[in-house]
Amino acid sequence: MSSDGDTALSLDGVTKRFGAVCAVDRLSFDVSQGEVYGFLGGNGAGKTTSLRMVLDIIRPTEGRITVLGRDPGRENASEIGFLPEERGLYRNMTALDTIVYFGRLKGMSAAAARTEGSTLLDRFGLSANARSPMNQLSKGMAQKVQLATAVVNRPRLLMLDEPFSGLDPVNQGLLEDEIKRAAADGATVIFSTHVMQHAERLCDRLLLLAKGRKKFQGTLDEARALLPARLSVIAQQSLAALPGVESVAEGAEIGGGWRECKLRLEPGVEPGDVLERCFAAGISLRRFEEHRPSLHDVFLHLVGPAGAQT
Ligand SMILES: Nc1ncnc2c1ncn2[C@@H]1O[C@H](COP(=O)(O)OP(=O)(O)OP(=O)(O)O)[C@@H](O)[C@H]1O
Repeated sequence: MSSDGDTALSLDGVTKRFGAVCAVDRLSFDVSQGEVYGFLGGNGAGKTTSLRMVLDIIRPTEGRITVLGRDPGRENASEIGFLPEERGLYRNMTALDTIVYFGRLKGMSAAAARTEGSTLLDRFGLSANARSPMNQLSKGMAQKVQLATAVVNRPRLLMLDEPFSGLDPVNQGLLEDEIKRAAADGATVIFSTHVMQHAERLCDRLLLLAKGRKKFQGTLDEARALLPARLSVIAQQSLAALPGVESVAEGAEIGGGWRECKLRLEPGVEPGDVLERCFAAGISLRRFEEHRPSLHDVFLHLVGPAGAQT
């Protein structure tokens, strides 16, 4: 696997065992610089374990990790931002001091960290709470402060472990904006989630994990192409004989010889091809609707309901 200048992160045959438990099993993938990359999988799939190995909190049992062109280690800290899954900050420190503290840990000057911290609190709607101790903030507010600690150094690589959990819809939108902002600034963003909609909206590419193993890596369109397309059609003639149509469920006649039907296409066949074939065959259409599989459908297809349990 390559780890050239365009690769922000690569895992090559990485395994992590905890005693008898194999949390990550021969995992290989790479993330290009500037990508928003989704790390998907149900509970216990190995997402947190993988992120922790990238951060050098724990070491792989086998395999090689390259992050920003180097081995995992403390020397990467100034270029990485991390939002851990278990959220915990010093309870008596104020919101602004907390962000400054993390900025300093990442090598920023106190003045630069304070300026950036104030800007972030303002953007997150928390400027009135800058001097509030963390233990007086709501859970969602504290989570936004923790997000600020992850981005204060404008990291080249931002890793967020289940960042959406515990946030209300407004703050989930704010977090999505923050991910897009980091990506627009050229950062690589990797986030784990088991909520497919966030990944659907944000990711350039995604990795699907189940029981520590890679089930899929690719773009959203590539993921969707794994499932046959479905169409909802109102036509006067049968479409069953058209090439590319796998099956047709004929519905009720709705008058004037028009009939509703549901089509399942053969894998890899595009709805546009079938539309062209309808025109070529002189089939009259009143409706031609594509039902694109959701990421959730793809997830269920690849890992089954047990793997998708959240
Ligand atoms: N320190 C540890 N000691 C023993 N087993 C562990 C340890 N950390 C993780 N595991 C096990 O490794 C597997 C993967 O866990 P991990 O936390 O990486 O999953 P996850 O995909 O992040 O799940 P979730 O969505 O529930 O957070 C699980 O079976 C878990 O019990």
